[in-house]
Amino acid sequence: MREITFPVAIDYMSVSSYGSSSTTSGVITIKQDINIRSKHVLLVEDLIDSGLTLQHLGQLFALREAASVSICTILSKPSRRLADIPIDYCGIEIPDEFVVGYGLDYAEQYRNLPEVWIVETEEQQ
Ligand SMILES: O=P(O)(O)OC[C@H]1O[C@H](OP(=O)(O)OP(=O)(O)O)[C@H](O)[C@@H]1O
Ligand code: HPA
Repeated sequence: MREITFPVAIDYMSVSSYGSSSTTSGVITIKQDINIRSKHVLLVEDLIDSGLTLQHLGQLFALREAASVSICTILSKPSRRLADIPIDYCGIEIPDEFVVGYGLDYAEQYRNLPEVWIVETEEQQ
């Protein structure tokens, strides 16, 4: 966000579908919402995995009549995709591993790690 030099509003949604699991429940729950009507939206994600979260948000933002929606993500796992998401800005493509740290969690743990790590989940054992 520090690289954006024109006037911009920054707001946050909280959206959850994994809970304590390393696979998506497929049910997208909005815990904190924002108003995007008639706005040009740059949606910034930490990670796109199945793509179901962004597919849901894309449909929701269209219904809510956003002026435009672009997508930016730090990490992307293309091999896991269930929904085809057009990514406008992608940091790093990663393999099919469950990752934590730098804000990413497994069962609400590890968000505080300063780097991204691969975690071996109980579901994989
Ligand atoms: O492309 P997808 O398969 O939909 O996964 C990507 C989403 O998963 C993560 O949130 P998550 O649902 O894990 O939030 P939570 O930890 O609060 O459940 C991540 O922050 C993305 O929003
Ligand atoms: O690899 C992941 N790590 C953390 N949260 C996630 N949500 C989807 N995939 C992941």
